[in-house]
Amino acid sequence: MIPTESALQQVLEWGRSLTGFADEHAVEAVRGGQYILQCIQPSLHDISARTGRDPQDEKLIVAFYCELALLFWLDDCNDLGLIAPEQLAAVEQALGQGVPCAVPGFEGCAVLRASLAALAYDRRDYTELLNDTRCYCAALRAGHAQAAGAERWSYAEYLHNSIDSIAYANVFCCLSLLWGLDMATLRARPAFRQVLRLISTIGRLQNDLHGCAKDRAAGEADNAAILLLQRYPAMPVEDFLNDELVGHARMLHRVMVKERFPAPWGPLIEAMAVIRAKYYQTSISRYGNDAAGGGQRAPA
Ligand SMILES: C=C1CC[C@@H]2C(C)(C)CCC[C@@]2(C)[C@@H]1CC/C(C)=C/COP(=O)(O)OP(=O)(O)O
Repeated sequence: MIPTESALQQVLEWGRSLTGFADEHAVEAVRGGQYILQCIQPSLHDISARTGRDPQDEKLIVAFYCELALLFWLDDCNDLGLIAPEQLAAVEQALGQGVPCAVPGFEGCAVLRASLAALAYDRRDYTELLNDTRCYCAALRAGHAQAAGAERWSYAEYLHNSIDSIAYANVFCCLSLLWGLDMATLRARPAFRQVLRLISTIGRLQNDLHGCAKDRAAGEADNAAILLLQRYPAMPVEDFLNDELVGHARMLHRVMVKERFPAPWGPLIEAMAVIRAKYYQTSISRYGNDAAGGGQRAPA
């Protein structure tokens, strides 16, 4: 793997044109991205004979980290209002359509889309990535709007939206685009789409359980635990959500055993399923190191 410091510098350099882009976005992207790549390193090596894609290729690795940093930045653009609404609309348009950004600045958007288009092992993954980006942006907006508005979603409505706002499909699709994981073909299989839904739900529940104390302190209502508590104040939400996690993990396990997806999908899904234990515990700047509400992010 390329040295962390060098990768980080390249992501920071790439993000410079994006208003509100913070060191933290790059740091967390490199941390999370490195963890995922490490988990699938042996499988990537195995399939490299077929794909010709080197798991250690610096250009590919940095492009992956940039896309993850972009996801973090977009989330904060919504949550923290880092940029003006008309800028955000133009940014979403650029990222979801793969066109230059209609407002000045934000060159990093078109730069990253052009580089991913050029690097795509399978062009279909690039098309899908644009689509996943549109879904992610729409879900961020919808989540934010309902948390701020009068209408409260049911738990099911919340989960339905969160499957997109957790952006796991984007992460997988970007990996597939860069290292030839054939996700475009797999997406045609109902069982694969079910896996995507299950792992995304697991990721969302993990994220919400982990961020619950922080979100509560910040008055952030876009969190499953908080939403449930608002609707049912006496509910043991943590126990409930942990049970939900276990159930979803069992369902996921059953499909994975039955379907035997090609490498590196087994280890990749497994890596994302345990990200709570690994990534969240080390992600100090974004989530703080004590769940009791310390380590708040600096205001924008
Ligand atoms: C979109 C995300 C960026 C990449 C990141 C990696 C590094 C792969 C680790 C797992 C999570 C994720 C896929 C991440 C997912 C969701 C996301 C936008 C998290 C932002 O943090 P947070 O403020 O806790 O989320 P939210 O605004 O409460 O949904």
